[in-house]
Amino acid sequence: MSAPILAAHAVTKSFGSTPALRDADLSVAAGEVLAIMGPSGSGKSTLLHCLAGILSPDTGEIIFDGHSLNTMSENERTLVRRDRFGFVFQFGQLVPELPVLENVMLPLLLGHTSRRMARAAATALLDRLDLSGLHRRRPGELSGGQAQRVAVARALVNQPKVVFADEPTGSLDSLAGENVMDLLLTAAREQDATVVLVTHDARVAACADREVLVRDGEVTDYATVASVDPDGMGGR
Ligand SMILES: Nc1ncnc2c1ncn2[C@@H]1O[C@H](COP(=O)(O)OP(=O)(O)OP(=O)(O)O)[C@@H](O)[C@H]1O
Repeated sequence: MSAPILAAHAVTKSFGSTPALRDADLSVAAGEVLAIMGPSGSGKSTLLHCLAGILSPDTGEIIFDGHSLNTMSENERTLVRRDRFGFVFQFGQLVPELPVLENVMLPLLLGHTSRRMARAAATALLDRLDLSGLHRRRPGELSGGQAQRVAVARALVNQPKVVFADEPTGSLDSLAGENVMDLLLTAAREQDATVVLVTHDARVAACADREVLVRDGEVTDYATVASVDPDGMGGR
């Protein structure tokens, strides 16, 4: 396994009196596709949000590419999220007023790439992902599967080091979900991007290189849990 690109060390996070993560440890290798599984409310999204620098842990540390996200200023973390990370969520991440092409250009424009270069990069990526027919459509004119594929393009357009995906197929039927996963994993591998994926769906998790299980805010390697407790897989 290559050196970790991302790691959580003893991360604890509570919301008021509700503990969401307890001493969570996790290491993600560069180029790895990691699936985070677990029952509802177990802390999966909280873990993803801490890893992505969206939430700050109460204690513990997140290391990205050798740098602690905790000791960065909010401004530095924002730049890491904008320039080094890509995000795919379950719903509503495309800007409804903008056509597909402009939605995909957006991360580059926010990073001050010129419109001309952003347009060229977004066009090339949409072509490569077989989405060029959708350029002019607005999100409201797309199927759920098409919208998620465009969201994948948007997450990848700035050549992120890590793509975070929270239930990216959660709103789709199984065929559309498979297409979105194919696209996400193929495109991420082509770009050598690491993927951290939260999912309830064992078929989606099976596409990953490795699975971890979150239960009551604690993270365990799937292989470890499966060998000790094959029936206790939190819905698997
Ligand atoms: N913003 C918040 N305010 C208060 N409690 C929260 C907040 N976010 C999460 N929690 C609580 O933290 C715990 C972990 O939530 P989290 O969303 O991480 O779980 P999850 O495993 O992603 O759940 P699901 O699969 O249902 O999305 C839950 O008890 C949840 O109610």
